[in-house]
Amino acid sequence: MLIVADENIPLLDEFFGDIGEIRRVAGRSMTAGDLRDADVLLVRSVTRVNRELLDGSRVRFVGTATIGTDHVDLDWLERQGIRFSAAPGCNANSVAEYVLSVLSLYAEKRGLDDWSQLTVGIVGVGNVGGELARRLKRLGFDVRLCDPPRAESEDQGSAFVTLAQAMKCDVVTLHTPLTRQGSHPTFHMVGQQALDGLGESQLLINSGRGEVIDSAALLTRLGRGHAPTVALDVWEQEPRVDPGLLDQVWLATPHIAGYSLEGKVQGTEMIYRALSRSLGLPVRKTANQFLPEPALSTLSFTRSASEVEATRIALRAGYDPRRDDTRFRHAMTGSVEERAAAFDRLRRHYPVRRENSSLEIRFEGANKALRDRFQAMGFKLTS
Ligand SMILES: NC(=O)c1ccc[n+]([C@@H]2O[C@H](COP(=O)([O-])OP(=O)(O)OC[C@H]3O[C@@H](n4cnc5c(N)ncnc54)[C@H](O)[C@@H]3O)[C@@H](O)[C@H]2O)c1
Ligand SMILES: O=C(O)[C@H](O)[C@H](O)COP(=O)(O)O
Repeated sequence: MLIVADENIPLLDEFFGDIGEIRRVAGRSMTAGDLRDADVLLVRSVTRVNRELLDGSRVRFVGTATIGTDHVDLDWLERQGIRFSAAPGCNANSVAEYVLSVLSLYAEKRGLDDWSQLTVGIVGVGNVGGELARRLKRLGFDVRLCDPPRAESEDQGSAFVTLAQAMKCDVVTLHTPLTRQGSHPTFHMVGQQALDGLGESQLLINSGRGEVIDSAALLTRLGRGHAPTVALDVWEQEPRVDPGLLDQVWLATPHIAGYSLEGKVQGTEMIYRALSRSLGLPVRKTANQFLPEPALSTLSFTRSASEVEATRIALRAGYDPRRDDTRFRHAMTGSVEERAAAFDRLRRHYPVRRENSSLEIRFEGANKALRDRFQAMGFKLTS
């Protein structure tokens, strides 16, 4: 059996080495020729999986080690009887923790000691948005949920707000898939009208897909007075990021919100499980068996440490997006093609980043409320 796989999928040999021969290919430039004699195709989000790539091949299974599936022509695969599996939720903790870190930086920028006084509108309340909402509610935030597909299909529909209502929150964070069809398409969902309504005391975060925001309209909005603060992890037309937009964005990262080691390895595990099931093979391997001990495993705070300071220190020890922002801006030099290559390089050689769950917090004299708040951020808490 020949397995053609994006070379950026971690632990290919460990998970798939005894299932078949593995041919590693650069995901962004994969062509039909790379799939000669392949039975299985494993991708990440940068490979367009469609008729052009697969027609005439003998591939019978496609797996993407990602949450998003907008790079895959699912209807065409189904018509061809090609089995497909994604990795729903694999990096939801990673993205939720990226948002928590961004919120903590934003609260500091605004001079707020109590970050939970910010209202947060979550647009798209699935695996990622749902995990974020759970954590924020435990942390005492006032959270407004916007998810029209869920609002229409669930008894609890009244628990949801409209996009216009969500866009009034102090912080608006986007977690929808990229869709161009259906009753609630998200392509350019946040357009000129929505952006014009945002004011300078608001923060807009996008870690869903770049095309959910109309970036030309965003650039226009940011060029006018009283502009909102913007944190973008995803960009229209990646890897070709508009340098003008990059200049105007407060916190810029190269589509790495989901790049915790746990998130990536769980993505591989999920497609390994799906492929094994589809081949009738036993599922023997788990992501946990391949995760190394974290470099930083414990943080201790004395009784005199303030909760605000401890929260900032712990979150930034877990993940500080400013490091990615700096690396990203430094790398964006040269021609369009050089910048695009640099964008992919930053992602390919991304440093090991661990989730908060790998960090144990020791807080002298921690009471139940304090323990609960640190646990809500994803940390392990011991006394
Ligand atoms: N930046 C990153 O590294 C990163 C990592 C993981 C996922 N993502 C992106 O985030 C997206 C969401 O991930 P998820 O796991 O939560 O997906 P999910 O499918 O579990 O949830 C998506 C939610 O969005 C809702 N939705 C759909 N259309 C909507 C609309 N018009 N308005 C509001 N809500 C709408 C759906 O009903 C669903 O509840 C993925 O599709 C992917 O594109 C990005
Ligand atoms: O959809 C996802 O899971 C994320 O966007 C994922 O982190 C994308 O990473 P890539 O496949 O581009 O490496």
